[in-house]
Amino acid sequence: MAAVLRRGASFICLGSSQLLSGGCKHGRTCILPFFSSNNRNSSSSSKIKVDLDSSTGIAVVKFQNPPVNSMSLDFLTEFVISLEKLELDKSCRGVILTSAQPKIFSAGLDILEMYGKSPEHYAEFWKSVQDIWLKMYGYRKMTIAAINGFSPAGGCLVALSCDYRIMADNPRYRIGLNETQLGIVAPFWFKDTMVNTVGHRTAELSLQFGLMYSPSDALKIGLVDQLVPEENVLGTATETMTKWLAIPDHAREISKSMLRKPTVDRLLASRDADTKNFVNFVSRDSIQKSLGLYLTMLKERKE
Ligand SMILES: CCCCCCCC/C=C\C/C=C/C(=O)SCCNC(=O)CCNC(=O)[C@H](O)C(C)(C)COP(=O)(O)OP(=O)(O)OC[C@H]1O[C@@H](n2cnc3c(N)ncnc32)[C@H](O)[C@@H]1OP(=O)(O)O
Repeated sequence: MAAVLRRGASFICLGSSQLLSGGCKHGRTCILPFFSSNNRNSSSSSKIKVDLDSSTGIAVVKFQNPPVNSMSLDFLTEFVISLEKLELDKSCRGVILTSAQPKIFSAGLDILEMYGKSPEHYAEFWKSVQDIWLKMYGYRKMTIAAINGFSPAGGCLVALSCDYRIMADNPRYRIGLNETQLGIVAPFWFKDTMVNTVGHRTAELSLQFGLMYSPSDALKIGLVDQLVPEENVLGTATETMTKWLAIPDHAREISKSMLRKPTVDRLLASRDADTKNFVNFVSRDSIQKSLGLYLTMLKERKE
């Protein structure tokens, strides 16, 4: 089991052979955070960097999983732990998600986690995908996606799960739920998240074609809320967060919950069936063949 080590203002999760303290939610052992007294608390695990400024209440969570921030099981585990920790931290009021990798927000789910593995592995992976969406879509604190690069499929879902999306105005970048182009199907909760953001008709076209939108097209359909020059993405996200934080937390939080809870509850009511569906679907020979061809295509593009 991979170890999650956070140094400085951080906590440490270790595999079961290295037990150090009581259990945490993810079957790993956690030493809970120890923060220093200054206003900035940084922690960096291998794949997620967290920088919390407790004077403003704003945390910046950076994806750092080169080359393309694909969401592997380890990435998702570290990501959900970081969000949980921030949700429990009273000095944090809002979270900005962005990427430490140039030109890529996230390449989405790690296809290698869905290819050539056992049914048990697919189930474990899928539960971690559900976990991150449930955490993000129902997150109590304000969230902004500062989308500084490509954002297909799972990367788009993470952005869609935030309260506000600011994207770099670089015409080369793309964002969208492109699953059908891989020969797979966005599950119902990906679809619900898209419908809740862009409306039913746009989602029909978007999901069936697996459309990837340029930033200006994404703005037109409401998939993102704002475009800014690439170098201003994080700065604008911080300014925007400051404006949102002028709203009393409890009022904003209850309003968000009223709007999103029914969508979250749909998955909560059928998590096991959804996992079974995923495992059966992804284990099919035809789906494995599609994913294998897609991986080959990604590699051959470079040659
Ligand atoms: C009946 C209903 C049942 C329901 C069942 C539900 C099933 C649904 C299942 C899952 C939903 C899926 C969600 C997803 O997120 S799937 C992932 C979709 N992602 C993509 O399509 C993106 C693919 N990547 C790219 O387009 C590009 O890599 C890029 C634009 C992000 C970056 O381009 P570039 O900078 O040129 O980098 P490279 O292409 O050269 O990539 C570098 C390296 O990384 C590998 N790689 C890229 N993306 C992924 C990925 N998502 N997973 C794993 N690996 C990835 C790429 O292959 C290169 O590898 P290398 O050759 O070994 O270096």
